Amino acid sequence: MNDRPMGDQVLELDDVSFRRDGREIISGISLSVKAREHWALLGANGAGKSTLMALCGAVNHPSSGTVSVLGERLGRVEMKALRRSIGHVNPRHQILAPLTIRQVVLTGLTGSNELSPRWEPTHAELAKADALVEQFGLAPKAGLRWPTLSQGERGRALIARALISSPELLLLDEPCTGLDIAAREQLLETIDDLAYTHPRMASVLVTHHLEELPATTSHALLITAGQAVAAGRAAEVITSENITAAFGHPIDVEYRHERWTARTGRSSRHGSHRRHAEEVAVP
Ligand SMILES: Nc1ncnc2c1ncn2[C@@H]1O[C@H](COP(=O)(O)OP(=O)(O)OP(=O)(O)O)[C@@H](O)[C@H]1O
Repeated sequence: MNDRPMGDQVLELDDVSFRRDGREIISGISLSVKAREHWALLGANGAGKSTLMALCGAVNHPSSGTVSVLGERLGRVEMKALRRSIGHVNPRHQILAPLTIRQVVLTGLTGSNELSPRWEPTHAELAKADALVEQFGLAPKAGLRWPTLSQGERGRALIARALISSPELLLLDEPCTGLDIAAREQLLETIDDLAYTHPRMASVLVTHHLEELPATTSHALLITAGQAVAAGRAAEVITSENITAAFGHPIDVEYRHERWTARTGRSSRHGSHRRHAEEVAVP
């Protein structure tokens, strides 16, 4: 949207709070995301991750504090126009019409969930949609219609849709939900590849599961009950101590081969579940 110099802020939240129905859902969160950074937003169910993403995606205004997206301050800019410059992959995105994958990708240009009969894509836009369909391994299925697609194919199609407007900011809200382990790994590889195919783009990815963090994750913000627990470089933030605090439960975090895993200790009250299962199995 703006012709800003390299290294500039893509997203800046300053002491942001968000209230609904007399309740503070987000409290005093600050966040600064620069071009080329890939942030993870981690927190338990109900911590406020989607609410925070709605602020980052220019869907909602903060109740207090300031949010600037791509150099534009929310409250001083037309939100709909700003949203077209942000790639927002939202699990609640609904596609009701039986569009083909190629058509779904094209709806990213109009920011809608249907193709407008009055809108005709240019040759360049059609070529870009086809290139994205190819990049996301969907070319053999480009003509298939949305209701027939698997969860993994839909996930990849929605990321391609978000990228067609060449956004400087990509927001991914739980992109791995509902995927089997192979589909999850393929999607994470696709997300990792974006660091090479879209090198300037910044991203924020929401998940509850450390196993769903792409290897290219560079930074993390941990939240609990709408407040920041820790923020900064992923290697320093995604630790057993911080994750335990964010989720309110003892969790061991391991980092190997550029990926994170989490394990939680079980209560010794019932002894080993495996031993119990073996005892039950022996006649
Ligand atoms: N418009 C709203 N009005 C009232 N309460 C809301 C509204 N939106 C969200 N909430 C509440 O704010 C809290 C945070 O919701 P949010 O969806 O942001 O959490 P989350 O971290 O994304 O959760 P999950 O991981 O379960 O998706 C929840 O308790 C939710 O019920």
